[in-house]
Amino acid sequence: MISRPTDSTATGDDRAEAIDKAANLIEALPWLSRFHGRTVVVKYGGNAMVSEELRVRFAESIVFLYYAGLRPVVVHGGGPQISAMLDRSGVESTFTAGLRVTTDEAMDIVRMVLTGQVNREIVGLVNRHGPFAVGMSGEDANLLTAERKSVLVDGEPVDLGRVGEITGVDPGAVAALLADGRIPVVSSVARADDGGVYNVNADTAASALAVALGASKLIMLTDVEGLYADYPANTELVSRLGVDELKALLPTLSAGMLPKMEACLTAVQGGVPQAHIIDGRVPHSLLLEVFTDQGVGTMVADEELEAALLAGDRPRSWRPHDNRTDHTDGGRP
Ligand SMILES: Nc1ncnc2c1ncn2[C@@H]1O[C@H](COP(=O)(O)OP(=O)(O)O)[C@@H](O)[C@H]1O
Ligand SMILES: CC(=O)N[C@@H](CCC(=O)OP(=O)(O)O)C(=O)O
Repeated sequence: MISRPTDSTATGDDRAEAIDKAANLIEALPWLSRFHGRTVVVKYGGNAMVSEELRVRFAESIVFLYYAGLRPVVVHGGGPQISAMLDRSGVESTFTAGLRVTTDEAMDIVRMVLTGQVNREIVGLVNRHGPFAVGMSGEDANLLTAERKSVLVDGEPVDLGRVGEITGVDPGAVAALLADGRIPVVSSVARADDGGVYNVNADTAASALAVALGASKLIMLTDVEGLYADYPANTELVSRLGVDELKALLPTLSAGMLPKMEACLTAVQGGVPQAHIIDGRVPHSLLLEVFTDQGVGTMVADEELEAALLAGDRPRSWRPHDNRTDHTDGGRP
């Protein structure tokens, strides 16, 4: 028998605090019900992984989502980590239109850092809690296929080297891992038809995967609270915007936020009811977004899809206890 220590010196304040805690917990109830069994794609940006503390808290949040009955899929970047390794290796890199111009030499380092280091570290941190995370590269099992991306700057085509435009997503391997009760962790490297690999912006990769999986949410963690209306002059947070409002805003956005908001638009137009930008510097902001009434950050939503999600419409095959629970019964902690 396990007994809890009792505190005979508990005051009225302690009691009020306990009631507050219980109220906070119960606030999660409708959200637990709505998102149980749902797939949520979480994009973990390199700027939100700059300290050990943040990485550990992120892994805890992902495992919390898992135990709460959601099906989290992590797609990660690692821009600052790539830049640091390129610097250390004496390889120059520049950005055009928010994308890293990637030579063949830089591509080797991008792949090594994303799939060999960042991916391994996230998998390791999640798996401190149990045998959940399985790391993969977007190259694996044809998850992401890409071709050379072409961009126009001032009307002129600019070559970005091995930067990829996603041409296909085969979510089969990720879906199989989810069905097996795992947490897929995906790096944003794509396979090319010519046998090579491409560097894909991680926001774009996360959004493409969210669409292909039919996810209920795409949540992107970054190093600002969300979208600011008139950045950098003004940092007033936009808490919610619809597809038409976002389309009107896109031409005014600059580096960093542009691929993120484009990714939100692609996701929502592709059938994902809600796409969010949240502050990854705040420990457990992911949980505040999913389980509180107010949420945090910026949400882009399609009203019709969102209404169906919030009304609790379930995919036909949905059951409260899906096969992950069966596996858990079979011996998982
Ligand atoms: N309108 C905007 N609102 C908020 N941040 C913006 C905006 N425009 C540009 N940014 C910049 O975008 C950055 C986030 O993008 P990025 O650095 O690519 O992050 P990540 O590594 O998380 O993908 C912010 O730190 C901010 O400097
Ligand atoms: C083409 C391109 O720019 N790829 C990105 C991939 C990593 C990424 O997107 O990382 P964050 O999410 O941390 O920004 C890069 O090389 O930095």
